[in-house]
Amino acid sequence: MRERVAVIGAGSWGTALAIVLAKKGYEVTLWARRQEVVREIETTRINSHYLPEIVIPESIKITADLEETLMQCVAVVLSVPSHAVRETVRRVRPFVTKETVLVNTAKGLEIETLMRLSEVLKQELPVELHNNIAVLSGPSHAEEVSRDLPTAVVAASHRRQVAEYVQDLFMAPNLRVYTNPDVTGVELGGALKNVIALATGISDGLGFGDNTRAALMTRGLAEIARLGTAMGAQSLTFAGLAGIGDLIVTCTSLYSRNRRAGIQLGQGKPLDQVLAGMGMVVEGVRTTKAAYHLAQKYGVEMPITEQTYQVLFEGLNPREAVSKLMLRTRTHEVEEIVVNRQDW
Ligand SMILES: NC(=O)C1=CN([C@@H]2O[C@H](COP(=O)(O)OP(=O)(O)OC[C@H]3O[C@@H](n4cnc5c(N)ncnc54)[C@H](OP(=O)(O)O)[C@@H]3O)[C@@H](O)[C@H]2O)C=CC1
Ligand SMILES: O=C(CO)COP(=O)(O)O
Repeated sequence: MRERVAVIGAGSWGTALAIVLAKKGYEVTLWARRQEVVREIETTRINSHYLPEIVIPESIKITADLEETLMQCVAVVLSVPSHAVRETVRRVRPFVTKETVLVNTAKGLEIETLMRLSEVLKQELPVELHNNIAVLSGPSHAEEVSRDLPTAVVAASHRRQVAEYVQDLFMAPNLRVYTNPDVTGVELGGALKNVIALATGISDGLGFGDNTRAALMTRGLAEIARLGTAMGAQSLTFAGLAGIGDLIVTCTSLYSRNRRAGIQLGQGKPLDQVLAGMGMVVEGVRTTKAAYHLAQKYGVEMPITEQTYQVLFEGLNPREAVSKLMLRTRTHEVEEIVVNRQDW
């Protein structure tokens, strides 16, 4: 008998991951919250709003009934936006067993609590399920994964067995999955890169160049790692797929919702209009707020995040924000190198 996997969230990412799993032979049920999405996919096999170019295999069952989706499944893949993770886990909880593996694929932070999403899962799930929680992250646009273009991602869990289970679950000829025990680093890399994608988008929208984008990405990674290590992550994780890998794809791809939103902001469009026109989740906006407060909580300097926050929520002119970054007090590139060189 084929193993059943539930994918919760029929947006771009949930749909793409359901396709990956169905092609691997799992019995996949995809949960959509709206009946009209169910009807469309059932009749046309297309998810026209979120992934219009892709034909969804007949073998994927689509439903808006959560109990039916979760019945006897070995794994639950959560692909709803970060702000919906807590309420979704609450709804999922009654239908999972203590053997079920739960994989969060959303990239963000809970804005009200500043929690990482695996922490939200832990808070909402009984303790016997805590070791079954995993995170999937890395540079992986749904539009490319669903077209079977070679992609590498990372599965993180505190328990090696669970990380390897998730590795095997998703590993496919064109989807290579690595494991990492550093859940904190993998989650923070995936969440915080969206802030930098907004910043680089803004820079592109202002008409600045490749030099500016490269500077923002590099210094952006430095501040991600600074906050990440203060929060207990391993710095090397930020040199991996969930760090620099995802940062590269998000800050350079036109598939990136965060980058596209940033471009429009840089061109002078107000945030509410940008978000209304996007029609898909732009995680970086909420994450900027959370990261701004986390930087204060941990006493960490995050100048790009701070300026992005000012542009998004305090009405700062984007050009002025860039100027403020350029005119900051001079500093060393890597403080740790200088500290260890008393002769210098
Ligand atoms: N797209 C991508 O390439 C990737 C996305 N991710 C991450 O995956 C997560 C989902 O992103 P993505 O699929 O792109 O988002 P989309 O905007 O494409 O889709 C969002 C989906 O979530 C549903 N949804 C929205 N609000 C709620 C809610 N309150 N409760 C339940 N369902 C809800 C939407 O349903 P409805 O249509 O009814 O509004 C829709 O099905 C994000 O955190 C994103 O960062 C990670 C890797 C790649
Ligand atoms: O995280 C993602 C791809 O790895 C998707 O987010 P963006 O669409 O902003 O790039």
